[in-house]
Amino acid sequence: VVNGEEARPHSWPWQISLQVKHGSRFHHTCGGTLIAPRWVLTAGHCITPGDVYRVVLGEHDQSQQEGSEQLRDVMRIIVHPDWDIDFVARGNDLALLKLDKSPVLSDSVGVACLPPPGETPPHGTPCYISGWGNLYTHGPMPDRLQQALLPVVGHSVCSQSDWWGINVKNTMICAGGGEVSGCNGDSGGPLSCVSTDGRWFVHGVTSFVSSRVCNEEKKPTVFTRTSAYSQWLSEK
Ligand SMILES: CC(C)c1ccc(NC(=O)[C@@H]2CCCN2C(=O)[C@H](CCCC[NH3+])NC(=O)C(F)(F)F)cc1
Repeated sequence: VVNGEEARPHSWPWQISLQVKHGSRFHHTCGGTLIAPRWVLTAGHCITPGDVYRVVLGEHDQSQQEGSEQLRDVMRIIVHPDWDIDFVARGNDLALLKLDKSPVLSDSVGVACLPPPGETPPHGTPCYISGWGNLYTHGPMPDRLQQALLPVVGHSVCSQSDWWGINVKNTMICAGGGEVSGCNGDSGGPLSCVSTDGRWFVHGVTSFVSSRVCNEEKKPTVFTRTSAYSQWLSEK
């Protein structure tokens, strides 16, 4: 997250760290969201066939053992059938991970609410991105979870030619567009938006930013819109 702030520990209890095994060690590669006791939602582009993954829940500082962490193995990976790594603009950048067993749910580990099918937050809705992604383009990854307020940018603005143009589809949500953005390593994480009744819903899964600079002007962070996939998500 570029130009964000450290999150209050465990204030996003559905945020997970997806870790990939390289050699004998695991390291953070993407974010994700706990959407059911045994199911994590992440981005399709986070998955490399053949790699071994694990999920860390209740994490805040990746350099410390804080006592709230729970590790789970991934027993099944379902990448959206219409995700194509060579055609990011097509969307469908989603993957579901089935955990070997449910984590213990607590104040630090909880299941996110998903919005009703088709519900798109209007332009200006205050949402938060969270993640352990780079603090700036080609910068370091933080140890501690970061967050940033990213207001929703409506599709009519985001699809303007000097913004994302035709690369942004209706199955996506844009948010931000100024000096605050997601960055590499935030992929797959949640875009959490508060509703008028004070409940938090995960409306987006972090998908892409500008390949020139993470927080490029008029290139908001683009999220896969979860409410466009209610059917696919409910089949699990
Ligand atoms: C829609 C299409 C024109 C398009 C737009 C932007 C990109 N961005 C990028 O490729 C930049 C550079 C590093 C990784 N990256 C990204 O945006 C990667 C997803 C890459 C998926 C494709 N390999 N996502 C992230 O870094 C993010 F923002 F989710 F944390 C790629 C394609």
